[in-house]
This record gives sequence, structure tokens and C-alpha cells, in this order.
Amino acid sequence: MEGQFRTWKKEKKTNIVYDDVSEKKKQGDDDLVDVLLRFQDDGIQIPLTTENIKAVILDMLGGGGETSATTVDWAMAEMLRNPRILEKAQDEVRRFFDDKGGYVDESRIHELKYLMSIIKETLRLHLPLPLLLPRKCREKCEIDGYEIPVDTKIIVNAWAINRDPKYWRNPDCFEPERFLDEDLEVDYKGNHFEYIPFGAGRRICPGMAFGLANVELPLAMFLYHFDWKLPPGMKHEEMDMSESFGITARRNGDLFVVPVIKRPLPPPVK
Ligand code: HEM
Repeated sequence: MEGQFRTWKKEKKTNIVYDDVSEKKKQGDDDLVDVLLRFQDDGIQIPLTTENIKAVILDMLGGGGETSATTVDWAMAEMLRNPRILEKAQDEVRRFFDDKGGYVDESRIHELKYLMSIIKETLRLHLPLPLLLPRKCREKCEIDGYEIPVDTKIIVNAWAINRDPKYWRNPDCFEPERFLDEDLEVDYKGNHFEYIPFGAGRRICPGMAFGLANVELPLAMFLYHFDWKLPPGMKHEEMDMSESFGITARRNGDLFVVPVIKRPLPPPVK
């Protein structure tokens, strides 16, 4: 960021940044950085350094962007591979938002039970951080007869847990319906150790609500406004669903799809 800033300075482009900031100030339009800087100025109980602010922004971009984007990509890929699921999800989303004048927004999005179950199933099979994050053990403990000394680095294989046949019927199949079953009460909050896409306990992902919103809204919009087709010659049952290794477990290769507009954006409300 600082490098970019220097380049801008050389090119005398910093005015763009300052103009934008002062324009926003005029409009009283605060973003996250404005709020954090205000906390810094006002002096809260815990001092907030500029380094802290930079770290928060880095966490937001690093932790938040790739994880949500990977989830949207996997959900779309799974639906395209399973046209029955895609059609059922589109029916639900279109019925719901047609009644609201064609505006897809977040209010009451959680009433879309089938879409929510697709997202849950996507995060069961394709959790973006399959090994969560490495942690250090603070106290000596014993797990399954193994003694774990203090300071041992712990890696939790959440990928394997989320596919364990002891807890999941047809564990490797993409079956969103399993989450509609009222007997299967699992949520994201780390209360059910057989399902931990966001981790669990005091180090559970702090961006969970934001991350889910970043997945729910784009998917609802994609499904509502467009029909989706695979490029000519590609068969849905032949799609490559293998994973690659990186910051997150993305699909191997990019997803190529052909969107067909079905419901254009309605004119803005005056
Ligand atoms: C679908 C979206 C997301 C998924 C699946 C996800 C998943 C995870 C997982 C599995 C962990 C490790 C938890 C553990 O070790 O027990 C984690 C940690 C973290 N996540 Fe997320 N995350 C998502 C979105 C976000 C967003 C949007 C943000 C920020 C805006 C974020 C910020 C963080 C941070 C800062 C940590 C480290 C927390 C700590 O070490 O105490 N995540 N996330």
C-alpha cells in the first residue's frame, strides 16, 4: 500500500485519494477506516495504533475476500454439476424476490431455506480453510490416549471431520437436503464439532457473519437474475471438482460459465 502511495505521489495522483476522502467527509459517509481512525482520535480504553488499524484492514482483505469468493465459486460449480439443485434453488429465489418487485437484498434472505442449505453443504464439502489455522496448545492435554505437551502446534483436519462417515450419510455427495432435515441440527457457531467450517471456541472466525453475507447475497443475485449454462461441449457430469492447494482450497482451474439474463435489474426506486 505504501509502495502504491509512493507511485501515486510521484505521478501526482494523491489528490485523487485526498479528494475522495474529503468528498466522503462532506457527505458524512464513514467507512471502516474512518471509524477506526475516529476511535484512535477519541482515545478508547485500549490504545489503537496505526499498525493495529493496518492489521485489521489486512485481516479483512486477506481473511475475508478469498474465503468468501472461494465459497461462491464452489457453490456455483456444485449447482452447475447438479442441474436439479440449480433449478430448485432458482425456483425458490425467483418466487421469493418476484414478490418483492425484483429487488434482491439481504433483508429476510435467511428465509431462503434451500439456498441456505446449499451454502451449508458447500461449506461442509469445500471449506476454504480445510485445516483451519495452526494453533499452539496452551496446556498439556490428552486426546485419544495421546499426550499433547504444552506449546505443541495443533492442526485440526476439519476437512476430514466434515466428511466423516460416522456423522454424515453419503459424506462425499453434495446433498443440500440433508440440512433441511429437522433432526440434523447443526449451525456454524462451532457448537457441533462434526461441522466446523469456521472453526470453534475462542479462536472461531470473527468474520463469520460478514463472510456469510458475502456469499449469500451474490449467490441470490446470480440465481435470480441469470440462467447459467456450461460452455458448448462441456458436460455437467464431467466437471473437474478437484481442489488446488493455496491460501484457500479453491477449485482446480477457473469456472467457465455462460450467463443468460432472465430478470434484468428493475429501475431504481425514486
Ligand atoms: C466464508 C467465509 C469465511 C470462512 C469459511 C472463514 C473461515 C475461517 C476459519 C476456519 C478460521 C480459523 C478458525 C480456527 O482456527 O478455529 C478463520 C479465522 C479468521 N477469520 Fe475467517 N472465514 C471467513 C470469512 C472471514 C471474513 C469475512 C473475515 C474478516 C472480515 C475473516 C477474518 C478472520 C480472522 C481475522 C481470523 C483469525 C482469528 C484468530 O486467529 O483469532 N474471516 N476463518
